[in-house]
Amino acid sequence: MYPIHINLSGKPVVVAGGGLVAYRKIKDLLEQDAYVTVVSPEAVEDIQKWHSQKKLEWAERKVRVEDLQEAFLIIAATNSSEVNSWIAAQAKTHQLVNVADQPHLGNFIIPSVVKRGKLVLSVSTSGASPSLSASIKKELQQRYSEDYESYLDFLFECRSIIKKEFPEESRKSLLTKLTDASYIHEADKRNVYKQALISEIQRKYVSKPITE
Ligand SMILES: C[C@@]1(CC(=O)O)c2cc3[nH]c(cc4nc(cc5[nH]c(cc(n2)[C@H]1CCC(=O)O)[C@@](C)(CC(=O)O)[C@@H]5CCC(=O)O)C(CC(=O)O)=C4CCC(=O)O)c(CCC(=O)O)c3CC(=O)O
Ligand SMILES: NC(=O)C1=CN([C@@H]2O[C@H](COP(=O)(O)OP(=O)(O)OC[C@H]3O[C@@H](n4cnc5c(N)ncnc54)[C@H](O)[C@@H]3O)[C@@H](O)[C@H]2O)C=CC1
Repeated sequence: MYPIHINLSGKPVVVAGGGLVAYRKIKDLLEQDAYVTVVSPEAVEDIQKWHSQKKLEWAERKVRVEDLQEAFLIIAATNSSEVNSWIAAQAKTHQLVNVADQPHLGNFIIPSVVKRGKLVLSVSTSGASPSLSASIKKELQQRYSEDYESYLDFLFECRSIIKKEFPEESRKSLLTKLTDASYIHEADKRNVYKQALISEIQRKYVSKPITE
């Protein structure tokens, strides 16, 4: 399995099935701003609510081949293993397909995820034990506090400045220093650093000869 983090914003995603497994996957898909269509004769309350709030489309019937054609990504999460394997067989080779009960029929599986803003930690056991993935996720939730969200924003901001303003040879050491543990929990230290960075850049421009 080759792990990638994929941008699903605005992408058409089709979920066959409207039970709890579908619900769990849809919740994360909506957070990613995917354009979700659920095809299922029945759907749990939250899916119905999202439908009435126009957060997703719901075709209230059994899945058909034409539902799958335009999908960028397909999730087969019905409670029929025949229907799920039929969906996998209909999908074109360039489509991403996840099969909830027979992962080997699809071409990707969904990991357990911890998010702290821009920090995304995903865990997979390659399908061997989803329960272990969930329990490792709990360990990671404890290990990586909420502080990481603002810390990552700080890193992003500093890195953008450093990439733009500093020569390549000094970049790596500047960027590595920022991963020092003290910056994670000390917002004051981050502000001091940012100010120093800005001053350094201002100095650079001020000392430039006017003719340049
Ligand atoms: C292969 C994979 C395919 C995929 O879904 O992509 C898959 C397959 C299957 N799961 C099954 C069961 C359970 N799945 C969970 C939970 C999660 N399952 C998720 C992913 C994956 N599940 C992919 C591999 C992930 C990896 O590599 O580790 C998580 C991480 C993400 C998510 O679903 O969003 C989410 C954790 C949520 C969290 O982060 O907390 C629980 C626990 C619970 O519900 O609390 C149980 C019951 C306990 C158990 O069986 O272990 C069954 C048997 C069904 C049956 O018996 O009928 C199959 C089919 C089979 O056996 O292959
Ligand atoms: N990958 C995972 O994380 C897990 C997967 N599973 C598997 O996922 C599947 C779904 O589980 P649940 O959501 O709990 O089942 P569920 O019984 O709650 O929901 C199944 C849904 O499929 C719909 N459905 C049935 N036939 C259909 C068809 N022809 N076309 C479209 N929709 C159809 C039903 O209307 C229902 O909404 C099961 O096969 C289960 O073994 C179970 C646990 C975890």
